[in-house]
Amino acid sequence: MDWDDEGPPDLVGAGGELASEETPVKVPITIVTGYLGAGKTTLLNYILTAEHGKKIAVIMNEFGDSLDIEKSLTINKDGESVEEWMEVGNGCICCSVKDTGVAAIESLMEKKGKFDYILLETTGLADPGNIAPMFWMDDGLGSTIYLDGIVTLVDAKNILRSLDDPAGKVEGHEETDDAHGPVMTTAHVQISHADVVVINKSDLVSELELQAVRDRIESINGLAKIFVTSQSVVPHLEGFLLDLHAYDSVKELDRPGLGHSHIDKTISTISIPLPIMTETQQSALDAWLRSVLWENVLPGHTPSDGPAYDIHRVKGRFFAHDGREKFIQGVREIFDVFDNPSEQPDPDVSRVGKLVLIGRHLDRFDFGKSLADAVGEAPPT
Ligand SMILES: Nc1nc2c(ncn2[C@@H]2O[C@H](COP(=O)(O)OP(=O)(O)OP(=O)(O)O)[C@@H](O)[C@H]2O)c(=O)[nH]1
Repeated sequence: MDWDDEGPPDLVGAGGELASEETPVKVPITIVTGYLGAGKTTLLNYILTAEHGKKIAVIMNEFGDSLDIEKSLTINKDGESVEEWMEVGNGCICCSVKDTGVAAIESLMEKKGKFDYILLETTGLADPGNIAPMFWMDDGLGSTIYLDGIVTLVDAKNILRSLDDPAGKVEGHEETDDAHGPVMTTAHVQISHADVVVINKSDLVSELELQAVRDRIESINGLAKIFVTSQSVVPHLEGFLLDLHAYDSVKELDRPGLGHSHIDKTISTISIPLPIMTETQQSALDAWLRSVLWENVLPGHTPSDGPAYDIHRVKGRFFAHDGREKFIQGVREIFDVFDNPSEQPDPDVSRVGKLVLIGRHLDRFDFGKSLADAVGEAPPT
């Protein structure tokens, strides 16, 4: 990615703002990803025919992976569908320059009127970590779209094989140096970046097999919500595909046992406690995150010849000394630290600070000690 020397921009406000004359309502987008044949098309077709009263634009791959220059876009409102084609330049929306995908969607909305929601299906081999930052944009850039979340479909029958298959190795990533460890497959990156994982084709496996799939997915990504379906039929759309609020809420941090499973040897989820912090400590946390995410340097750790870590997703919450609740969100090198955007903080939420990292080789480094050394103890109250 083309960041300047200072690293990627610190982003403000991941979306969901209230409407006002100054801040127009932004349109949420969900990225729908999943390995070949997992059931993405079945899911999106289900949405196109469901009654939901929303004007939803579904952007689907119609030409397969190599000829993916145009995208079919179907706008559905109350069971009525209109099909359009959108040009996304030379290549697929997933790898075209950052602004092209957003610009294509914005110009369509100018022609067709604003959508209530956008669903974007990626190709089966896409790495959602490359696509998400395209839609997770700084308010200052004036984007009219915001990323609501990433949904990954997996095929219950084949996912374990896909995760262990060296042929599915992600290409073009330095960190996929498999001399140093088990292979990182496309199936891994699609699960590690997901906010929701739908285990589809449950009709093809036994209860025992299904549990093994669930355990493996939880081990890779302890934050994602997991749903089990057959024929991609989800019981309701909100929380599954729509209105995920994955980047403006952190409820999943309170899940019991988060970050304790190590079944998958490639990608894991780790959880680190965060103290109540003064302004100085918050600056230290910010510097630590910049070092870890932008420079791939873990403070206090001497680089060795061993494998480097690679962080895909960051989510956290902490409380400032003055009582404010702060959220941390990140995808790959991009991160944001911001005040809890809801006016009424959830009274059920424990007031315990926590940082969760999902990524590769995290178990080989002491992230907890590095962060504790950088930030220090909670100040006296
Ligand atoms: N047995 C079974 N088959 C399913 C289920 N869901 C989808 N299928 C079938 O699986 C095949 C692949 O489904 P698609 O929806 O095309 O999957 P996809 O993820 O869009 O596949 P690609 O476009 O190749 O990436 C189709 O023949 C579907 O009818 C399910 O829950 N159970």
